[in-house]
Amino acid sequence: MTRYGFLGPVGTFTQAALAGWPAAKGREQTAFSSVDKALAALREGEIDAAMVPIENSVEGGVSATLDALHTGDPLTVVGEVLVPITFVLAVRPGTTRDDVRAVGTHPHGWAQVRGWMGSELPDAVYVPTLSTAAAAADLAAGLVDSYQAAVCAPVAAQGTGLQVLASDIEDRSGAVTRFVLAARPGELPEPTGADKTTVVVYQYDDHAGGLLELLEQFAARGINISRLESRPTGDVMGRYCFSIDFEGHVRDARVGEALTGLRRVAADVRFLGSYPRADGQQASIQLTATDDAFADADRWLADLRGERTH
Ligand SMILES: O=C(O)C(=O)C[C@]1(C(=O)O)C=C[C@@H](O)C=C1
Repeated sequence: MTRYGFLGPVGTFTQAALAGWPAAKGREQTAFSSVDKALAALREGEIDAAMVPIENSVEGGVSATLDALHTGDPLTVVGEVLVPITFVLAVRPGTTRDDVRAVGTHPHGWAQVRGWMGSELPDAVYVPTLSTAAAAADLAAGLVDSYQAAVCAPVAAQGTGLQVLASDIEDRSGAVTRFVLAARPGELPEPTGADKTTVVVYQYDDHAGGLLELLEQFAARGINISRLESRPTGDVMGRYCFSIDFEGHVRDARVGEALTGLRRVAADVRFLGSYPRADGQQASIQLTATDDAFADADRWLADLRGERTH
């Protein structure tokens, strides 16, 4: 039986993401206080899958997740979920706006309401918390005196009995966070025609055109990249690896060729999985990049080499 973990507590956007994963319904679901703890529990076998935030449409990549996924024992991504994001400003009953001198929330939450805060509560200082729901739960339980209001999901305010002072306080309406379900390496999800693959690529050295060499591997095979981020390797100043999401499944011919190309030009390639896209959007594949086109070219080469038997 699959045991699931998520960045908790109850009321996080991550829990909403897990609720959007049908196979997790009715299964054991454990809340962890950080992405690192959830992924450590997964690596140690205490849980079988962990839902973690990876990318927000306004604030970009969640570095804690990106780094925790590609360092340590290998993990693979087996699926993704998109969650619409909206925030409320929640307080203990009786607290007024004038009482709010500090606001607690997750760094990605703060980044999405900074503009609203600047105009509506310009003197309030920001207190980082482990998640938006943790900010709400600790405030409701009277565990904190460092902030008087939490920025969280409406459901987190309701669930903890906090009062909502303002709703829809996000600076950009329509924001979405993308979550991934990570598991220990095992069977790959089957290709669906609407898939994504995630890799982390380490270069041999820093040289002119180095990034272009990596990108060429995708361009030459007609592969669309949907996210590219450089992350410091942590070894020395200026040394980066690249975290890349692209369209297609490792079993697609064009993806296989791009991965072998990357493996040749890079010092290391960490494969983090091929999985169905949450939006179900089919990859647009040029006629020159279909599985048939690659098979045809392979047959042609085999003929030239006199290797073809049938
Ligand atoms: O704190 C939460 O509720 C989370 O699920 C984390 C998280 C994130 O890491 O981006 C998820 C969605 C929102 O963008 C803000 C915070």
